[in-house]
Amino acid sequence: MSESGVRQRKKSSGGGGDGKPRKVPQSSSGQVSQAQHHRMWARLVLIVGICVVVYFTTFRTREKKFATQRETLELRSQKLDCSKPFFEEIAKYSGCIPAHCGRFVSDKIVGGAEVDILLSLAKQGFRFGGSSGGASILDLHSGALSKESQFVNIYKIPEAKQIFTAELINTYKHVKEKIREAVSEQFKLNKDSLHLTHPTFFSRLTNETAKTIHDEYWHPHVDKETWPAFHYTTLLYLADYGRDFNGGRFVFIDSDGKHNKTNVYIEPKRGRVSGFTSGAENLHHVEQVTNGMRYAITISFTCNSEHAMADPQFFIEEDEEP
Ligand SMILES: O=C(O)CCC(=O)C(=O)O
Ligand SMILES: [Fe+2]
Repeated sequence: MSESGVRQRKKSSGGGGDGKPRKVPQSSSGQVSQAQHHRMWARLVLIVGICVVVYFTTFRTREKKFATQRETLELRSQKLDCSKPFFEEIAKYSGCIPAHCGRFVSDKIVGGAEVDILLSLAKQGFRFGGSSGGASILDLHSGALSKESQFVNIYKIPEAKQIFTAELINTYKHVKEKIREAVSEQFKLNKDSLHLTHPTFFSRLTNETAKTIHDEYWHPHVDKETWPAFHYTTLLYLADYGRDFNGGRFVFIDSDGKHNKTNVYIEPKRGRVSGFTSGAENLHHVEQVTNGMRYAITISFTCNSEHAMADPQFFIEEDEEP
């Protein structure tokens, strides 16, 4: 073996020519730690990805529009299974048991002129009061009107008398009757078994900071749990989403299994009527209004004649001829 061959072998054995251990070159060491880094990051990304997929397939909220502002709907309806407690309770009222639970929307029940009259009443009525928080109500049956953080009786305000014209009274009665017919038709009820009940009221919602619990209109709830006499809830909208106000969409929260949810939206529109069975099958809330004023009327019905409510008396007692 030549001398140069011995030298070459020595070099390739890893030791220095002087017998000391060979230093690993800098560049080689950098490549190894970079590769480890890449592997570590790839694993991390994979784990996070799996967690995200598991989360979103387990806890999923879908969004569905039931009625948009742009549409003018003759009728849109959705059938649902009644919640057990609702069905067990309503089963006692023959003629008032729905063929199915569910919800509907129609833009053809109430006319534009009727909406104008009712909206004008709401605006004039709220001038005599109005909550200092975001939700004001005016109940024509009891006379309750929000005023700052309390309620006053509008029928005890003599100047308010002028807003209750015969035209208004007739319109209110007529509209309420048309809505009662629509509910009977939709749920296949005997109309006479369906009674107007308390509370039935005008509402005005704004983005004012809530001052009392009555101002917190955005909490999810079941109407039958809030007002046990309710069996059918209807809403007549007097203002346009996206024009008179923003936010403030009505949202049904449908549960599909334990974790999946679907938010089903109704965009308020002047003259739009929505109606639904008042049990837990129709859990809902109203989004917070971000600007403007959202006017609506909640018109509620019961099958229990003990909770039936007569038409408003307005100022009739004082108006009656001797
Ligand atoms: O104003 C609405 O759209 C619904 C209000 C509501 O949920 C209620 O009054 O129970
Ligand atoms: Fe409600």
